[in-house]
Amino acid sequence: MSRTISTVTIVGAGYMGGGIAQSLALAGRKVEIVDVDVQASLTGLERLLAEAQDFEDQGLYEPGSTEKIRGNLAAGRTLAEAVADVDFIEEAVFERPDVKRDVLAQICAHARPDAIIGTNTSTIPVHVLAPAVTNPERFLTVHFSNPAPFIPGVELVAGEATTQDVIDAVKDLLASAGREGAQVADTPGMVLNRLQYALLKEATSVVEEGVATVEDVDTIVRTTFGFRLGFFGPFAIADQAGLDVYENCFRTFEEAFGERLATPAMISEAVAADRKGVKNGKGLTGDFDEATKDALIAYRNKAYSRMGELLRELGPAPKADPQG
Ligand SMILES: NC(=O)C1=CN([C@@H]2O[C@H](COP(=O)(O)OP(=O)(O)OC[C@H]3O[C@@H](n4cnc5c(N)ncnc54)[C@H](O)[C@@H]3O)[C@@H](O)[C@H]2O)C=CC1
Ligand SMILES: O=C(O)[C@@H](O)C(=O)[C@H](O)[C@@H](O)CO
Repeated sequence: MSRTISTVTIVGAGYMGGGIAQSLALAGRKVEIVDVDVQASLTGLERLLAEAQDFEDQGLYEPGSTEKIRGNLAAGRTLAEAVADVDFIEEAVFERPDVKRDVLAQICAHARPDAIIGTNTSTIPVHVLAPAVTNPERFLTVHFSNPAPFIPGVELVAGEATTQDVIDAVKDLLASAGREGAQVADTPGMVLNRLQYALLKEATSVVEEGVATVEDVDTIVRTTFGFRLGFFGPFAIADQAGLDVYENCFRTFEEAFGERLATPAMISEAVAADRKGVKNGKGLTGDFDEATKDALIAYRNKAYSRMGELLRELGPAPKADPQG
């Protein structure tokens, strides 16, 4: 049975909860925000409306967005009142299992038994939080990224009990809000932060070893593979570079860093099977006929060229004082 989410309550009206609330209100849902008390909720509402107006004035939101959000976003009730009769409740409180479990229990005590409950956790597995949720078939991770109004990706994690109609209802909600979601398995850090923190961990090692400065690492990342990551994920990039090339590069890494950076079996097995990527039409992401190859390369070149224009138009980002 398909389900529709029309009404939403966000518990935790901070940086993420506020941005999620703005986004879903802009997408036409009736949204209420709740924080530690009624005054904090009302203060959050004021902040969000002022921020929306600022975004609209800067041309970051379409004209009329603030009024649309004003008409769809509310605050001023207690948690018990605000979750009592809504289709979807998103928890976005502190990244602490104890705090989340307490809030989830409060939500369950007052929400409809069929209300879908999501958590915006960055790293905590669903199975760690699910014991706090009654009817866990309606519970999942709905992980927006910062800043929520502008980052399109949302990571979904289902628990053992989560039912497909719940997942589908949330996917429909995200699609209506212009979000692109992917569902991943229930593990610590899921995919987004497991990869994001692995990169940061390696980047800190590069700096600690004196290989490069913080500023130079950030420059290299944002002007090379980071530039590409806005359009293609790591497997698509490897396919475009050539899996045989990657296999040779991994040999250098394995000699220098050992097992930690040894050639992944996925790469060596692909090359052994004559799957070298876009170059011979067979890669990690699938097979490419000539037409797809040509279209992909044309898309890539256009995307990178337009991205370069955007970056030149924006100019460099304001920087902190590195000596500060
Ligand atoms: N900051 C980020 O870049 C991202 C954070 N997240 C996750 O989103 C969640 C929220 O993070 P932020 O918005 O950055 O934190 P935040 O500190 O800005 O907001 C948390 C809000 O929850 C409220 N809160 C705390 N206990 C509460 C309770 N018992 N009842 C009601 N409200 C309560 C706080 O008053 C605060 O307004 C965390 O799980 C975090 O890991 C996810 C993606 C990005
Ligand atoms: O990168 C993001 O926006 C999110 O994936 C996050 O979860 C947070 O940045 C997290 O790493 C810190 O709260």
